[in-house]
Amino acid sequence: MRITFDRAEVRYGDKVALEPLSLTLAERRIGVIGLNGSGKTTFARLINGLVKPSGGTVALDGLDTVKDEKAVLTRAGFIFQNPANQIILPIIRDDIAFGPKSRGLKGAALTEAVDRVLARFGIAHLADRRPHELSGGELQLVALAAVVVTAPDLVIFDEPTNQLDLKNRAMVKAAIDGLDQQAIVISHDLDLVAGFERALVFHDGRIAFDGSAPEAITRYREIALP
Ligand SMILES: Nc1ncnc2c1ncn2[C@@H]1O[C@H](COP(=O)(O)OP(=O)(O)OP(=O)(O)O)[C@@H](O)[C@H]1O
Repeated sequence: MRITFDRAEVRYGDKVALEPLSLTLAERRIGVIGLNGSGKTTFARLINGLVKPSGGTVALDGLDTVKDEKAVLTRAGFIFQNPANQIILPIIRDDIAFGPKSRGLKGAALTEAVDRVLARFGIAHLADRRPHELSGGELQLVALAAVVVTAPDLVIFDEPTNQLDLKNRAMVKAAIDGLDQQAIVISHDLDLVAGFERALVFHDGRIAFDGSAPEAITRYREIALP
């Protein structure tokens, strides 16, 4: 999918969260790194329309995030920083079924779709559990399964390995690496994005570097530890 920012900017009152930005993203794996408060989440939320530009436009394959809000939401899934917040129903299986069900899938086709995605992420054994009975990594996989089951073209992750131990990080990294969908990943976990095709470094609401992941990581280190 082609994501186009055309002089898109975000202001909250006097505060500029994102300076006017024009760029096109079409790579399969895109990393977004930068200091706290540099504008990464604002940038990511603009892509699926969770945040609307104060000026300019953002479009996904020509679909405008303001005018074509609903279509954009079906094309781009978002995994929040705390995935527990997006697991709404008490039982994991029901939560994963929620998205496809609300789009009209039912009966055997619904059960099959849920079983397929549970197996796909190796979490079939968690189907009848409750969110508070899962580890951070398992919660990430459940949130990812609940998004992937609706067949988006793009998945946006906001710090998916935040607060995870090494084992859970590896589990989440493998899931992201194996995704068929295009992925945009905000992360402070530099190992996660090191192999990506493209990486953006945010600093003070603008892009300080846009290019290869190794170079982006070097630039980020220069900014963080001058
Ligand atoms: N709803 C809002 N109202 C006012 N200011 C906001 C709002 N959302 C974000 N900001 C401000 O915009 C700036 C960019 O925030 P953003 O969350 O995009 O940064 P970030 O790089 O994702 O940070 P972190 O790594 O801490 O998650 C920050 O100064 C933040 O305080």
